[in-house]
Amino acid sequence: MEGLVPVQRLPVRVASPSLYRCSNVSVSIRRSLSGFAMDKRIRFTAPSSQFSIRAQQSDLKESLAVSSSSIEDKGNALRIKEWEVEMYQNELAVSQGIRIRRKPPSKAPLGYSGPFELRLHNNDDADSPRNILEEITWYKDVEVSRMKELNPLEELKKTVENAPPTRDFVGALRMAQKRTGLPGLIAEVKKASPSRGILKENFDPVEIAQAYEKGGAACLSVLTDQKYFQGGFENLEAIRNAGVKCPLLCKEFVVDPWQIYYARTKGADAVLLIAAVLTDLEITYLLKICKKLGLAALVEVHDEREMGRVLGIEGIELVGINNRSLETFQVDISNTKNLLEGEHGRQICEKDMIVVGESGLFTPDDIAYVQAAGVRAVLVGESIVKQSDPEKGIAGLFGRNISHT
Ligand SMILES: O=P(O)(O)OC[C@@H](O)[C@@H](O)c1c[nH]c2ccccc12
Repeated sequence: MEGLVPVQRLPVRVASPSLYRCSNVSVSIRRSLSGFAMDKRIRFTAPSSQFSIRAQQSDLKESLAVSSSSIEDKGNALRIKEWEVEMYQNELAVSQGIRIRRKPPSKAPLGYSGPFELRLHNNDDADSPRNILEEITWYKDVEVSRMKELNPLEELKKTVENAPPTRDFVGALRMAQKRTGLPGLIAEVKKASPSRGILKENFDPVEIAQAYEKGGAACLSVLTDQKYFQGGFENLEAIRNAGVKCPLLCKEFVVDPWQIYYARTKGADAVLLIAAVLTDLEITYLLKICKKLGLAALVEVHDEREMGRVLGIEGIELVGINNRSLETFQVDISNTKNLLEGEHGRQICEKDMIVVGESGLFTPDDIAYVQAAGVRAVLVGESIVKQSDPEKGIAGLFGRNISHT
């Protein structure tokens, strides 16, 4: 099997034989090697295994001995292609009304001439994120690249094969609604957020999760983002290992399929997909992966356009309407009502989708308001996590005890 090598991430150790892992049978060289400059591409023959290539020092040297100028030409041609693909993907996202850019815009490779030439002069605001969601998204891209190196996809796939089955997230919401006559509660284990700062100082995720379960939550949402929400995958894992029975939503900013596998290995039963960040095609693809792994997907929208897009995608069971803009932090619970009025609301009923009202819900009146608008579940963090007794916080939120006992 042959591999042509993209140039970013994998470190090359020259001193000893190294094992390279990658999905397309490709390996990259980052540092200079035996006098060859950075960014040289190598082509070499790999053994039969599909995802790992054992490359000896001698293989590398041999490969690099191949005429370097032709390699360089090919390398640049490939870089130009890769860059163009990125630009096309950006265009596609923009055509779907997606404002979030997935990465800081990169400059065209040297010597580029092609359809995006004119665009390049238009790039002044280039390298700082325009809002918090964009900032988080850019950071995720870097973070995920790093995490992938520590936990290669192939290993995750093996772990997933032996993982216990997932729990029925959607079923739990439906049941809770039947049982209480109120929207099923997804209670969020949330220490902090960029908009509200620290919500709970002495934060014990397992204790909070157990209190939520006792209080009658149907499902739990666990923030796993560390940098902006002070969450972590270790919280998800700890809650699952502590014997909590509620299905768990991994609350993460998903930009890469790898994250879905990772979430599954850490005990998630569902993941969040944010329509403001992902194109229709990406959502479709990620949904397929979720299905394959037995995970539910909560697809989150914030405006009419995103709702329209999501309604056009097959196989979505759970739609979240976020009352908070992740771009401006503004919260307005009438957003839920507005998005459920008219044609969109009709289609949602027709498809028997479950709508989750998300964010900014504090009182029984708020719950009644979004329920009247048509939601069958709610996602609540701040108002219950802040209480000294989150179990009682749930009763306060709904205006009555909704626990099983
Ligand atoms: O704490 P609140 O206002 O009850 O909100 C909970 C939840 O809706 C919010 O945390 C949330 C909704 N969608 C998100 C996406 C990413 C991070 C966080 C969120």
